[in-house]
Amino acid sequence: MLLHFTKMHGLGNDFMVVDLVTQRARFDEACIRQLADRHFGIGFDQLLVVEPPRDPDMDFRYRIYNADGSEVENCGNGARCFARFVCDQRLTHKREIRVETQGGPLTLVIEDDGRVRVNMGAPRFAPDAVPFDAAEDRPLHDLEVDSETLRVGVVSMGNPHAVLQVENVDSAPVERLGPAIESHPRFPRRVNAGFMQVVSRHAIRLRVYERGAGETLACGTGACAAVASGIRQGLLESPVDVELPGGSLTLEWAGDGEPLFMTGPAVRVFDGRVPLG
Ligand SMILES: N[C@H](CCC[C@H](N)C(=O)O)C(=O)O
Repeated sequence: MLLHFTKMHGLGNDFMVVDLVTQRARFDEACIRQLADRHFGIGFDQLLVVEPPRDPDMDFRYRIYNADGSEVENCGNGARCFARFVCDQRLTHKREIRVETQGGPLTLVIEDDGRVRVNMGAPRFAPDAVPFDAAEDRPLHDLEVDSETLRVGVVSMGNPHAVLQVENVDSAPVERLGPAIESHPRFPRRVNAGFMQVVSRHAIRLRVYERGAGETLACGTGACAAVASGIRQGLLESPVDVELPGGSLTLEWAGDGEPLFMTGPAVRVFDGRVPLG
């Protein structure tokens, strides 16, 4: 069968988006890895799958798979592209869309300027919620990596994040520390590793070595985790502009227990068809 898909990106974090509302297909880990390959496949950081909701109060279900085939709980840049996709495909006429993800419900609003504002839910810091092996919740945890002791903020945005503050993201040892943090044994489901440079109380620069995808040009949930950790440490104040290698996001958070809002672009690159099965 030929599967129709759309290639999209959010600040260069790129996606294959598939409508399984009007099509039928099944993806196993090996198939996703092959499709994700940038030489032998289509090439993407994540696969986004649009399905009918299971909860009648929701408009859609949205499943997210990393390039390594692992299914994950949340994807911030993907959520914006999801909203653009279901609108452009006429799968909904709504401008405010409620969607189920493995990490919990999201509300997406398509704004008049075409950007998408996402209620990402409340950041969670309790180690069990991440999950992270620690006795208690702290703004910073010591993490032993390659005989170094790193001080990291640990946050769940539905998916797990470790945030390390660095002097300058351009010289940060992302290639060395990214994989070591991602697979650290204290993160039983692995973790996304963020490298945050504080520019001012309302601006940071950020690079993210993503779980299951490697370093990407942008990571929406990583931006949320970095801002939440920075505000919690007293380094930042809402709103915060986050400069990533692929572009910038604006994030707002009123503090513990409150939802975090992310606003940014979503771009369609091309439509395609791929033989499957
Ligand atoms: N690699 C992430 C999923 C994609 C997140 C990212 N692309 C975003 O925009 O939030 C994880 O394994 O949790």
